[in-house]
Amino acid sequence: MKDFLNFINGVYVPSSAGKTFDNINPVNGQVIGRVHEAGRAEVDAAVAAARAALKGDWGRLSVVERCKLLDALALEINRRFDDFLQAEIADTGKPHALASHLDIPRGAANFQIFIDTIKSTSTEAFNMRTPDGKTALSYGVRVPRGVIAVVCPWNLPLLLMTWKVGPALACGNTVVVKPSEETPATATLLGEVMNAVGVPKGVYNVVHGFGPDSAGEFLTRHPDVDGITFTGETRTGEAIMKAAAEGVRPVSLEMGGKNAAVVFADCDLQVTIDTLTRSCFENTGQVCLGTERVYVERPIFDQVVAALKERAEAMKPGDPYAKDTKIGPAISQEHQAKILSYYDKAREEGATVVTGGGVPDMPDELKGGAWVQPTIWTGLPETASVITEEIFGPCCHISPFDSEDEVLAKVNNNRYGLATAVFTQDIARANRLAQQIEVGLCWINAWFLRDLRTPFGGSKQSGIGREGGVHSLEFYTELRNVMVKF
Ligand SMILES: NC(=O)C1=CN([C@@H]2O[C@H](COP(=O)(O)OP(=O)(O)OC[C@H]3O[C@@H](n4cnc5c(N)ncnc54)[C@H](O)[C@@H]3O)[C@@H](O)[C@H]2O)C=CC1
Ligand SMILES: O=Cc1ccc(S(=O)(=O)O)cc1
Repeated sequence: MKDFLNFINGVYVPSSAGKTFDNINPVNGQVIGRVHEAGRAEVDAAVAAARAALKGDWGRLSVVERCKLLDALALEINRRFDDFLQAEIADTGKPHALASHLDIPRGAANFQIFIDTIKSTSTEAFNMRTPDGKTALSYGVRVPRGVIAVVCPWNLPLLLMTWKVGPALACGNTVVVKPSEETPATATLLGEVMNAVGVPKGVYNVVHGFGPDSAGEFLTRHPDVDGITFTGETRTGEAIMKAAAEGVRPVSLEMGGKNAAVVFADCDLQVTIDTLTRSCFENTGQVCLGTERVYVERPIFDQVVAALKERAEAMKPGDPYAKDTKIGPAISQEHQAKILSYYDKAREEGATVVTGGGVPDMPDELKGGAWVQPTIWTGLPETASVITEEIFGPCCHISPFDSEDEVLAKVNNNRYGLATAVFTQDIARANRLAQQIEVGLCWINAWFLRDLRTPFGGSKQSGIGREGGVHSLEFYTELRNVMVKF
């Protein structure tokens, strides 16, 4: 049984109140660890350590020295690749092939990518004449925002945490991370990496626990936190915004989605089906960018439904380490129940279940896992729950459409606005749509293709702010203007 301790001021510490909760392997439902919950005392200590580090060795490092540490962090994550891989797989049950290609390499890259950004970003300068005939020069200086609270979800634990910790440290901040209660492992392990490469104590801290009346709330309401960056559900984001209002702290929020894919009859069908298979089912549909609404131009509707059905049925669930496993479990039995409740709702609302709709038959040793079948529905009106609400599972509804205007109206008719994927060979049409679809990210003939220099974030209830490349600097630094008269 593994103990997941809090990491405060460079040291692993247990819960001072002796409170722990179970870490469960979603593949089989077995308890694999004990997580030490942080109370107010641990959160206070973590924030104080982060504050002290800002004023200590860390605060005195030059950008070049900080970048050397970021580079060392990326190298050390890669050196301990297998440790991170095993930790991530134990927490999430995701297939080895996926975690080894996506989660862990991106965990390292998220430190590397911000080295170039921070070294090469300039600030503006203006020369002017003063009323008394002299000269003044204004220039901008980016200073670290301070102590950043990083509140993370469970779907891509290392990837999404380092996506925030990387730029935060590049900009000279210190962080207190609150990983999801479901996935404590990789954030905890990263503490060892910080110590190994010589990141000063107090720069990176981890507090474990839940949201309300636990580490999440204590951290986000803490008066000595200077900014909060969050990825997770929209409802949680609203609570965090309220917490941030106390003391007027800035927030960066990456939240839910109900992402659409739009498939025109002139698309490259092979590329479209390959991509939809990933966007609907990868990571068991637990990707904020994932597609849960597919709109297909009527002439190829039946063909797309049949092809995606075949792909969904070929997604073999199983042991994450087995070579033929294509899909893992949901993150927890609670999330499995949520997904299955939508499978029931779809049937009640009159859906045609093209495939799936339940729990797959698993071997005895995996029966306790949080398994759900990849599922496709057709035949529902746009008002149906599975078309309007985020499920965060391996499922999609496919509807036919007859015109560009019709599909545009349907895509935009949702409170979320995170991502859309459009499939067509008509680039003029694709660009026209990309400019009218109300989302933060629009892919054309692709999905989850990322250039980490570009802005990432959602519109409407999917988020506030953009992170990635120089856009991260807007949140992780304060831009100060200096004016010199001479
Ligand atoms: N837009 C994006 O980039 C992404 C969005 N998501 C969203 O995240 C959801 C899944 O992740 P979950 O971990 O279930 O989200 P969640 O919102 O339940 O939890 C996220 C984190 O917030 C913490 N938390 C919960 N209540 C809190 C409170 N009142 N104060 C402070 N912290 C609190 C949790 O402990 C966890 O660490 C999905 O439904 C999806 O919508 C997930 C990944 C990416
Ligand atoms: O699941 C949400 C998600 C996935 C990827 C990224 S990014 O590639 O790091 O930008 C962000 C959020």
